[in-house]
Amino acid sequence: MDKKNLTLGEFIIENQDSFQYTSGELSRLLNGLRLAAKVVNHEVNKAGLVDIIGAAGDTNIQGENQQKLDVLANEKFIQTLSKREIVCGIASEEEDDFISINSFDKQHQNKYIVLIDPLDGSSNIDVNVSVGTIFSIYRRITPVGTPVAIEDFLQPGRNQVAAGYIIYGTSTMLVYTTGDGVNGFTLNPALGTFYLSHPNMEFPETGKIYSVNEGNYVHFPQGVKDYIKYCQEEEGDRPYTSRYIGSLVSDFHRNMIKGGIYMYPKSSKASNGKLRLLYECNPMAFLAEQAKGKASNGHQPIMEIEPTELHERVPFFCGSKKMVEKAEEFMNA
Ligand SMILES: O=P(O)(O)OC[C@H]1O[C@](O)(COP(=O)(O)O)[C@@H](O)[C@@H]1O
Repeated sequence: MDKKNLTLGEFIIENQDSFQYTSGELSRLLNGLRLAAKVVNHEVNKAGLVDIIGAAGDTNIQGENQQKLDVLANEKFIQTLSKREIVCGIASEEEDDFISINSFDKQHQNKYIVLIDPLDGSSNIDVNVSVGTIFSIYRRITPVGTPVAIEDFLQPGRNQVAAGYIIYGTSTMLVYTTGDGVNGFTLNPALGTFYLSHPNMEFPETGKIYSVNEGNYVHFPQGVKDYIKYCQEEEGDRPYTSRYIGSLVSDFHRNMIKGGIYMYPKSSKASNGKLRLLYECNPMAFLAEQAKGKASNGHQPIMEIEPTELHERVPFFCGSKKMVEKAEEFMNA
């Protein structure tokens, strides 16, 4: 069968053996995410017609104004994953603390941890620019039969068993890895089915796009300023093109297809940058490395950082391998 016609469900079954644990478990997890993605996609698409645009009126633990769609997406993913009899804990950008989920037999038999950014790029929701959902999956490290604990969530990115994102853009796609390459599936809205459209996605080794909020330029470390200047110089294949959507998922997706680097550095305004290690940087780093790209905080690989808090932030440099290495050179000069 031509791989291109494979549905996500068929692809999961066909590739179950590449998953290091009991294969059916991953299928049920990914099917849960697939289902929630379709529900959220439906809401995002009609956002302008119903009262789910704008602020929800609350702030999350990061002090950010929660958008109505942030809250809705958060509810839909938590509801759907909680019912799958496989997830023992969920942590979300929109929840102060982690959520413990017991198995139906009340014996804490579930084995998987899901960390999620239900709606990434929320500043773009009201202006109809593409947004996304980011997920990171781990196997618990505390014993089955006991309630889930914080240490199950504070695992280094290297321990991820799966990660991915859903992009709600000109088309809706689900892109994920289980440590065996990266594959992208496009939703056929008429059928409500995801089909394999982008098999074996890989970052070009280098590229000509840099993505950073240059509005923060004066606050950036000298190394970042020097790298941005390097990108703008008239020399060789430079200057590069500046492209910044303000949605990590969308900037990452474009750079993975065309070649490029995304940066959210630390600054004098934000000593650790803005992006959250556990449910933004780690999953994108797992995808980047599986797609032959690179992800670091400017000094060490993101997935080697030992987390200490649920919502901790880290500086983030991610994309085509040679471009991230060049940025690191400037950062460590
Ligand atoms: O507006 P800024 O400071 O450039 O931040 C934009 C970045 O923040 C994010 O929106 C993450 O924050 P949210 O998850 O709260 O949307 C990224 O998607 C995006 O790249």
